[in-house]
Amino acid sequence: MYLPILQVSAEDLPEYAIVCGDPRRAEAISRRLTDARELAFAREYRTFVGKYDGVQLAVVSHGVGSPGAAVCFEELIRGGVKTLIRAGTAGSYSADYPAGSLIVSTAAVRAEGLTHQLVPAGYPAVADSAVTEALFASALESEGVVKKGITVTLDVFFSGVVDIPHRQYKEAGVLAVEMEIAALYVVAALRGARAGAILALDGYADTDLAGEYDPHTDVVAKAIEREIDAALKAVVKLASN
Ligand SMILES: O=P(O)(O)O[C@H]1O[C@H](CO)[C@@H](O)[C@H]1O
Ligand SMILES: O=c1cc[nH]c(=O)[nH]1
Repeated sequence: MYLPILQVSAEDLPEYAIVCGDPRRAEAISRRLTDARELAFAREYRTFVGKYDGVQLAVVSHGVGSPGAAVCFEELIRGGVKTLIRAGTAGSYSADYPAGSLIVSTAAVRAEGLTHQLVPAGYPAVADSAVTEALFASALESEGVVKKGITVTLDVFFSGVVDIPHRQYKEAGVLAVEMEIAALYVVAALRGARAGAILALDGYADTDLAGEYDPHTDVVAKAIEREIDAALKAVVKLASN
């Protein structure tokens, strides 16, 4: 089967995939693989395959935002991928979790539009528990702050004149904000795949804490390395169970 938007053949896809927004991060992850091969770079979707610790996996970028990312998730699952792990970045809601911390997302608030065209209101966007546990255990092996909990998926990055209810999410215990996890969890649930996500915090989304947004710091780069490590180790843990 040919996947027309990713522009890859299903026959080339393994059962595991690490997905991320940035095509350059996909390339960085692929450098950690043995026998790495780039299958395609179509639109924002850059697809690599290779092995980590003997386990075959794909690494695929999905771009920014849930609609485009959902296209990627749908095609990967149609192509035979059964476990998807997002290794992304997010803004923090809490001074306890500054830039450089890692968050494992157990569930996502569906504050985006895509999933509302797929499932009714009230349908939960939840991570697979085995994937979450593997990610959390792997992340704890690294040095630095790691927390698991609820995240929120928005469509908007730069706000306009409408208030984004960051304060309400924060008071409700949401840890961080990003732009694709709800789509990942809902698409995976609908199509019979399992999914989880780990996030490197790159600053504060909380309006009281936020300073100038600069995701290109050493602290963030180190956290992204830690999350890549955790995602790769989680794949190995899941494949050995
Ligand atoms: O770093 P990635 O994986 O792209 O994730 C986050 O970064 C982007 C916004 O800058 C959005 O895609 C958001 O979800
Ligand atoms: O969506 C995102 C991603 C990173 N940082 C944020 O504040 N928001």
